[in-house]
Amino acid sequence: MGILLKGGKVLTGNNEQMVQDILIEGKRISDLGNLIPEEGHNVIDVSGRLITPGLIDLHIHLREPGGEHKETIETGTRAAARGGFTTVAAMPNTKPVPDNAEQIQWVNEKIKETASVRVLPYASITIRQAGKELTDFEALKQNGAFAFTDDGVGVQSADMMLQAMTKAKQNEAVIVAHCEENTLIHKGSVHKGAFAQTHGLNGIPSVCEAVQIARDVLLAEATGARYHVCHVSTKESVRVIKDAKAAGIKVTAEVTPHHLLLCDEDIPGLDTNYKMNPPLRGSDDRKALIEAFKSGIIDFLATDHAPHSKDEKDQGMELAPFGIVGLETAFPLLYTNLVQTGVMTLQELVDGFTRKPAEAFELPYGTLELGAVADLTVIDLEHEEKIDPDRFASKGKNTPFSGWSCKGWPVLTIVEGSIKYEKESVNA
Ligand SMILES: NC(=O)N[C@@H](CC(=O)O)C(=O)O
Ligand SMILES: [Zn+2]
Ligand SMILES: [Zn+2]
Repeated sequence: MGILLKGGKVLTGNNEQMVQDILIEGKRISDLGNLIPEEGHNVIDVSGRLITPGLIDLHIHLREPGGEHKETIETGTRAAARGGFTTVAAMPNTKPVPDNAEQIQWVNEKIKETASVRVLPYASITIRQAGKELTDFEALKQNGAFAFTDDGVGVQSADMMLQAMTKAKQNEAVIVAHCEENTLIHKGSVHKGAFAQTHGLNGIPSVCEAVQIARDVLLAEATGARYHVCHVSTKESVRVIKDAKAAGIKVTAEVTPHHLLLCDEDIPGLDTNYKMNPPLRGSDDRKALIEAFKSGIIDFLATDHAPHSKDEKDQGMELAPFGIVGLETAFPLLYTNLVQTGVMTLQELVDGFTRKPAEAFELPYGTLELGAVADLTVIDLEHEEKIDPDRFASKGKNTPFSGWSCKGWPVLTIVEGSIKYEKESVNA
């Protein structure tokens, strides 16, 4: 018996929609069309809804091991499924850090036991993410490391990054970089801009990010390594990436929903749910990020889902940890605030969470072709609902978007042919 999704709309690639039934048998899409016989299948009426390839988020924090009070692989992947995500990549800033074969095996075991969507685990670039000594890329890759990153901190030494890229090139691995020059953080908790000034807070200047991207694209050019930039937040970073791409350097980049939707002037007061790294920048940065995403300078979208407990976030702007959750709100927020307002097309949004990340990392997902892995997301573009952190599957309730009214809610998430999330109303 297969699953027959009946009457849903799919995007054609040029932002047009067409009605198409989809049959899933086993782990694959086995038929597409309008005349698929229903008999013998579990028929799900999804008429009026949008069917997309399963959403992909290559930048999330699951906190396990060591941060289980913030999130676990179990709760974080349930949040992912609720947000329509079928593949996520988990950052290695856990305790301990997956910096050796044994530790990455442990993570993969835990994923097998408790994850409700596909999880690709990152390994760290350096031992304990301390920036001093490279990990064994070969052993980590053999044991299932998806790519290499020290996300949470920048790799400070240019020579360490040069060595990392050299090894990455040898092992056909991607270096994924959180770009932050420590000597330029200036003890900041927010962007060095209007908000910091008004509230007398230390600011993190834009160059803190951009100078490290500039260094890294030159190192990527010198080594021929595949290099990816995390959570781009400034117009200067966009310019550096644009120039690097024009020079033929193998660089890709991601942007988060919050950096596309908010700037520092939108922070209502000393609310730590607006504190994340990199910080919300200026309104001209936000505009540059939207343009860069639409033109392909920034390749895809990623949430940087970074759950923290209420106690941790309640310590005030300067002491609270950086980070906000994103998995359960990303699609509806972007659909409502950027697609419905005409800033980007539905196709651009969907591609940004499907085809684009899959292509950048050569993943066999992100498409609805015949024979493709049956990762699918069904989205209700009509129903409007307010964001309510109390209803999140994530343990993290730290979002600045609480109470925002959105359309575009995922109602059904299918991973490799099995249903991982179904909103009660989907068949109603
Ligand atoms: N983005 C954040 O503000 N925080 C992340 C770390 C990171 O992504 O750099 C976290 O782990 O909490
Ligand atoms: Zn980061
Ligand atoms: Zn992160």
